[in-house]
Amino acid sequence: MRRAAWDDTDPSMRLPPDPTEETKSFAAASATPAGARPHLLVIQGGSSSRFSLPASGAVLVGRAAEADLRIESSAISRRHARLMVTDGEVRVADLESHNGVRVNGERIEGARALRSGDVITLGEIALILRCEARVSRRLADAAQLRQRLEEEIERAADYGSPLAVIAVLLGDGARPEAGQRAIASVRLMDTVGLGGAAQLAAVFPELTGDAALAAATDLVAALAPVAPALRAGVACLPVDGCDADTLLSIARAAAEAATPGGVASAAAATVRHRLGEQTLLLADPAMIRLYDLIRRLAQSDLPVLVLGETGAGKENAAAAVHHWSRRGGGPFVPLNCATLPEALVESELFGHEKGAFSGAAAAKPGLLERASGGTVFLDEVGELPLGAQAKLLRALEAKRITRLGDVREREVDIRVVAATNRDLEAECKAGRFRQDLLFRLGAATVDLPPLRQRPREVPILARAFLAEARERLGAPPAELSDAVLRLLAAHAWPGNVRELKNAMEFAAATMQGDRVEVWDLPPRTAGRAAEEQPSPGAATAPPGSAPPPPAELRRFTPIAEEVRQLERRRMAEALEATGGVQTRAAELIGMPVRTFVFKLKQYGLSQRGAKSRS
Ligand SMILES: Nc1ncnc2c1ncn2[C@@H]1O[C@H](COP(=O)(O)OP(=O)(O)OP(=O)(O)O)[C@@H](O)[C@H]1O
Repeated sequence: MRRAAWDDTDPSMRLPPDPTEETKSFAAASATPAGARPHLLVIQGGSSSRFSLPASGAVLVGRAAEADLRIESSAISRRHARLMVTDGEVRVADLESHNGVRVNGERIEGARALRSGDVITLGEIALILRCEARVSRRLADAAQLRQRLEEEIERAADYGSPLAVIAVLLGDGARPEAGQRAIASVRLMDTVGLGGAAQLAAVFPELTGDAALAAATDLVAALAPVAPALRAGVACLPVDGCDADTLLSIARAAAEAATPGGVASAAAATVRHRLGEQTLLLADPAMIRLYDLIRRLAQSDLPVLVLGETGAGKENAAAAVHHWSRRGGGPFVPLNCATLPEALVESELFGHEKGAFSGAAAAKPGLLERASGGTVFLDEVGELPLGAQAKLLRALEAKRITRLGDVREREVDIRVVAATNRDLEAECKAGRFRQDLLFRLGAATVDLPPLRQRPREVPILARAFLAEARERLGAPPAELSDAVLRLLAAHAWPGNVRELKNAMEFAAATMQGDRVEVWDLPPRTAGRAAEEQPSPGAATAPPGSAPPPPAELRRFTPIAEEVRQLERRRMAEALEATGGVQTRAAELIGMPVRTFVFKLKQYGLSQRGAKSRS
């Protein structure tokens, strides 16, 4: 569904044609500048040499005499790999070699597009692709941009590095050269492409937070002369989302929330509704539209039926109907039809007189009577017994009720909002629910999507629930680690928002530092990650129970942290071994050079003696 917002097959989603630039090539995505000959740094044993690639054509790599790049090594097949240069793009293909071809450590099958800095390993030989000159590149189309973004997300996940996506709404009066200007103003490793109708999108690897906002601000400044009404929005991995659709749609929503000429972060695209004590957070466009509908429905007195999975927020939707209606100052009376014993349903709904049944020591008004002037919320209405359904229907139609044991009818002025996670049509067919009551209750229907269908809300709700829970505990604010954000994004949330809220309350109570880590989450939510680091305490602790003893927890290091420590150690060793030559050190451990340089700073590794180029 979200994909449609960025669908380049829709002819309306295109920039005006730029006479100086074609958009059909994927050159920007491959980031191999057309005007500069790409070349390879060939590293074998302790020596390295340079091999220039042709402007276009194929290069055979192998041991064979006819190979263009001939390598004498028993680990190399006679015809090992082929590099193809077309239209500024460089690809590598494995020619069914014995030892295979790896790109950045990952064995490839078939052909793979390359970017500057990629390390191609053939046996013990490393080839590093270089395309350094800043020359004109071309705008990626929407599909190419998405593909590049997906690749970058994968790369970022592999190396635990950040990534920012910037959406630019060009606005009225934008000139066609906007795309070219955008490309000229970004780094070589960045990708700029079409994001939809008069929209650009850019993928900025290894930027996040303030640095991403600064990059977006630079981009806006570069574009302002040719797009005076432009606005930009930024979304960062993993803070705002972990997949291409989510990041693109959040960045675009943020751009829509920005002032003309300005840049907004994802937080600006969140809608907040205050419903009495409760604050509702909405970030998914479908949810924002749904609550607009609820606001309009609230103005009438129509019954509303809220559908949705358990914990999806049905009671909130019902409360919003009440809060925004003319009855907002009156009572909001909820009744959970599933938790009432069948014998008590009718007395709860309609009330009773003294002595109406054994135990009715005093007269008591029912819920419908107490809700008069306001709204009654019938939660899990599908569980209502058939007898009570008939009486409820009569009461709703006549707007009158009769207490058990009484003969008088009493007028009630109520609005009914009902909710269910059952398929009531199927319940009617099975004879468990009255069709006429369904018609009555479902005059207007609101269908809440489950949380897994609104992934952009997950990190926003998680942070808000965590902040609330910490405040309630009187504890200092806390943040979510990147690993937690990735885990939350991958979780299916069968218990929906309630499960997320419980998970954050659990973490807020049990966490030890100022950052929630994977092992702070309840096992149900942490899922496989928890299984990988089974903690005797964590494995059995239900949400809300006492935290496992700290000593037990400390015996386990999360896999991500272990990987970080190993990576840091290997990087330091490689630098040591190469006398501080970063390019060579990166190659030794099979890490792209730019990632190596980024991580050098991230890990606070001493750059003393480190040289940037060999
Ligand atoms: N958009 C939201 N913003 C903030 N809190 C939310 C949001 N949606 C749901 N919640 C919170 O999540 C919890 C579960 O929501 P709610 O009780 O409305 O779900 P439900 O669908 O009625 O559940 P059930 O099917 O079990 O009756 C509540 O604490 C609610 O306040």
